[in-house]
Amino acid sequence: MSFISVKKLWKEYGSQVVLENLNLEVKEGEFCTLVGASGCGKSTFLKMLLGQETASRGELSLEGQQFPGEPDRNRGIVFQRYSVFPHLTVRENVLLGLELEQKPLLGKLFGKARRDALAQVDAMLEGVGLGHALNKWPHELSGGMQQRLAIAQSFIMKPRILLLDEPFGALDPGIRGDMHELILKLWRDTGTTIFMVTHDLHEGFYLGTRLLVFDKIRNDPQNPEAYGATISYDLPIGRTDPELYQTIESSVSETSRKLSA
Ligand SMILES: Nc1ncnc2c1ncn2[C@@H]1O[C@H](COP(=O)(O)OP(=O)(O)OP(=O)(O)O)[C@@H](O)[C@H]1O
Repeated sequence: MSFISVKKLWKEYGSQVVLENLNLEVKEGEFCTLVGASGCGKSTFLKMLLGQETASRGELSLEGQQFPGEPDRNRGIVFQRYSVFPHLTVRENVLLGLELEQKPLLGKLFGKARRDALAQVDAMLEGVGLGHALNKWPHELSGGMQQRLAIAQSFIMKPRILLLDEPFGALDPGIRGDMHELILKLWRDTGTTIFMVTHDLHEGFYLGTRLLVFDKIRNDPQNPEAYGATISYDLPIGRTDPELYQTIESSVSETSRKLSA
């Protein structure tokens, strides 16, 4: 049985078809990268995996059961920006998830429980390269450090599924390289199943074990909202050739032009 199974999945907002007929089987521990034109529904798909959006039609199941309809600790998400709480220190940001999990009402741990949680938090922050910044505020961190913090905040909860929505999109190319190594290390160490949206095809090929291209294959110029995007390519990484790469880039650019026209 697949870990995640997507069958004939559709998402519509009113008369706008955003996603049409998605079919996908994902094994636990895969690293799926998602590319596609802006506005073609990649974030919407992540939101459905998170439990923030429901499908209009079709099935989305986790180990054979319907996907939980509410976000839970099994699923974490990191956005391009603003994933961390600005009014909490680095350490408090990562501690909060553990506190809310163990003490949902109070949101505070005391005594040994707090010391144990802090030891986990500090080890996680050390692991993502923020061991020197435990008591800093998010606004005192660079963009790359804020994303390290957001990643630590997600991984401390040991999610089975991690959703990354262009997490490195706002970072300088030099810093992106470091972030790639960090995410690959955490993925290998934990076996988390990752879905990551990126606009950078090279990044998609470099990080993923599988590349999913979201594209609008059907188009009605008179009624652009009539058709949605679907998964036009599902590629195991390592088996692609430059011609295919070029075809994907051209097709995604063509859809981008149509969506922004
Ligand atoms: N809550 C909503 N209500 C109505 N329409 C929505 C809603 N959320 C998304 N949409 C529409 O769905 C379409 C897909 O949006 P989505 O953000 O999923 O695209 P995307 O591929 O992630 O784009 P980008 O790469 O720019 O982030 C857009 O046309 C958007 O306006």
